Amino acid sequence: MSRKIKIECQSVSKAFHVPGQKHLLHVLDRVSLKVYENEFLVILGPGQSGKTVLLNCVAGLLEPTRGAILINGQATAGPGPDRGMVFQRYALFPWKNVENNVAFGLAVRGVPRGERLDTARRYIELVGLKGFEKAYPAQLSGGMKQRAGIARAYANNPDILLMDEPFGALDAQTRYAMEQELRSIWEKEKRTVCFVTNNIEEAIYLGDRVIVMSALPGRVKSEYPIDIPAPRAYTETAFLALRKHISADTDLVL
Ligand SMILES: Nc1ncnc2c1ncn2[C@@H]1O[C@H](COP(=O)(O)OP(=O)(O)OP(=O)(O)O)[C@@H](O)[C@H]1O
Repeated sequence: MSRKIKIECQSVSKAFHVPGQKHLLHVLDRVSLKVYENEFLVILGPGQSGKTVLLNCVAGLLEPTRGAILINGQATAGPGPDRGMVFQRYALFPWKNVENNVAFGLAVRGVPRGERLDTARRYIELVGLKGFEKAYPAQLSGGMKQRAGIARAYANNPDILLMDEPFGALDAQTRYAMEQELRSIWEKEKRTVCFVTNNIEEAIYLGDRVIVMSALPGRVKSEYPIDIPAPRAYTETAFLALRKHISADTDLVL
């Protein structure tokens, strides 16, 4: 059975004018990739390889200079409720409690209060924040804020989740716990995920497939299907072998 393509980047290039500079800054160079329905795709690359720019193009927040992005076979025209985002910085409203943050997108779309709070509470439970519905972001740890961010993205019921280094600001221990948590949330409620990181272990732990980007201008350098069965352990032989192989192939400084 052929798999449905949810996202397709067709030779996407992006260049920016930089104030005070004569030449354009070429950030993405003919990036072509496909993401299949309910696939967990990880985009791995060094700092400033255009990963965020690529994700923002897929989100419809930026327009490619050349090339096209198709969502469900249709050209994108700006952001849409079919795509939810989770950012590295938590982007929660500090004056709203957890359930109102999670329910925010539903409120904007006019979903009645009772219904949106039911949905919010269901996802708050899914991400392990039950009991913290009334807490404010300042009362939460980094990991908890990111759980709330994931619940908020899920609550809008997008087909596609775009995640931009969501665990990059967390300490190593919390980061590992959140990777496990995210993989288990995704196993329970599958979505098409495009997850950006510069961390090789995180990429191998989470991905069904990993796309490796080159340093600026960002190009697709190679791709790896990850067929190590989940749950994966950082220390198992297949994991370590793949890590060694991918690190030899990336511009990441390890
Ligand atoms: N709006 C913009 N105008 C000009 N340059 C930009 C703009 N947005 C991004 N850039 C440049 O594009 C390059 C790639 O940035 P991007 O944030 O996509 O990298 P990244 O791979 O996500 O990096 P990191 O892993 O460090 O977050 C950077 O050099 C950045 O300065």
